[in-house]
Amino acid sequence: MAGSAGRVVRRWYPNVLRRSLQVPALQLHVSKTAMRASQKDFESALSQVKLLKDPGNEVKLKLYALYKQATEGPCNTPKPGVFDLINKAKWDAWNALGSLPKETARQNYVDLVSGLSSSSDSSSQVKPEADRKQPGYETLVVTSEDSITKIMMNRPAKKNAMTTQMYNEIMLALKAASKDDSAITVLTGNGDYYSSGNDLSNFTDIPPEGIEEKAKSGAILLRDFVDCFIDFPKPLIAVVNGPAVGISVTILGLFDTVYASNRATFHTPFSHLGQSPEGCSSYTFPKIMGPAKAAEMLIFGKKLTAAEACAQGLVTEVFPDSTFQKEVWTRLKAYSKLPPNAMRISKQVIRNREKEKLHAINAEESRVLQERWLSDECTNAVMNFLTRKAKL
Ligand SMILES: CCCCCC/C=C/C(=O)SCCNC(=O)CCNC(=O)[C@H](O)C(C)(C)COP(=O)(O)OP(=O)(O)OC[C@H]1O[C@@H](n2cnc3c(N)ncnc32)[C@H](O)[C@@H]1OP(=O)(O)O
Repeated sequence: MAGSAGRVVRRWYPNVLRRSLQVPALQLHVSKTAMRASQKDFESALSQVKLLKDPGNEVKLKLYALYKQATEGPCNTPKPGVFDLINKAKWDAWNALGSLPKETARQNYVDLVSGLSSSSDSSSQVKPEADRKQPGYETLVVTSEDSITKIMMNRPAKKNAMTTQMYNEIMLALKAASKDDSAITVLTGNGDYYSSGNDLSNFTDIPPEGIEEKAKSGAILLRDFVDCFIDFPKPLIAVVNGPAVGISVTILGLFDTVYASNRATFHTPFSHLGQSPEGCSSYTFPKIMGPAKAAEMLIFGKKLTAAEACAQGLVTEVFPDSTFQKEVWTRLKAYSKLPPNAMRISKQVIRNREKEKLHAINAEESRVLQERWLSDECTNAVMNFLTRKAKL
């Protein structure tokens, strides 16, 4: 996520606008007429402008007009037609400069860019990730940039196992992301795992009221957690950077897009753990991959490779691990420039008719699991893991 001039420019000028405005700062050569008195300042302003945050269309038009005047002189091209809105706005801005001398236009361009630079707090530097990190999370790193809110599970030493605190923080982060100005939201993991699923030590923290109470509060937490995914209003993307286990796999059926590294695997060993499916997977998995393939995963705990998960429709696309981050984030940055309201509404159209059903399924899965957690099968499996007698 380190900054580069090219990336900032992409933020500055959405592609469509950039193409149609032919923004001066992006033109690859500087006309010879501009290369006299203030050539150095002008060239440096042309470079500097690429590093600024988007100053808005009005300022971009001013910059365009001054650039044209500085490099070509007064506007003498035919006026574009009334329906050619963007070219007409550009023409009007340039034409409004009348017979302003080239040198003055060049100087005005330099002054305008210098004013923009000093008023922009991030000026030419993209803040390092540590500075952009949203405060208040202990198990996550949450950042917002390029209209993307990234929620990264951050317990790499524990394979991003999900503690009660992490469930609560993910819910908070999703609620905040649903209201922030980002266009899309991403869930990913830090380190070599995406997530090893529920932290099995969640089961050891028994309250004075007893194990039944623990199972009851666990079921409420599970239900609330999955509800947040069902109701999330913006495009939600999983960037599966490594192996995924348990609940981190089942909720993928509630995401809009799932990108996976070819190192990722997908494993739901519920029977091994004396447990049963959650995350609405009892409904979404048979729907996505057909009942037979879903049964192999959810009943028999078959682990899928990323390629298999993609072939079965759970994963959208698989990337080589060596280029995974680069390819995925380039793609996501492009998607995040699409009109956010249109994306939200499209998601609603696709998902809304299923919402009621998904909530009912979530409630039922949570109720069944509450009972499972009290079973000997589950207790023994968890104890075996925690006493290091068993791994997946
Ligand atoms: C509100 C409650 C909702 C519950 C919903 C129901 C959810 C269900 C599920 O998610 S079921 C799936 C549960 N997950 C597992 O069973 C995975 C258990 N972990 C493993 O089998 C292995 O750790 C592994 C295969 C993921 C990785 O193996 P390996 O590469 O050999 O690493 P380590 O085992 O040494 O792990 C490193 C470190 O992390 C700890 N850890 C890993 N996963 C979990 C986990 N799920 N829960 C607790 N702790 C975990 C592991 O113990 C090691 O810790 P240590 O270094 O020993 O302190």
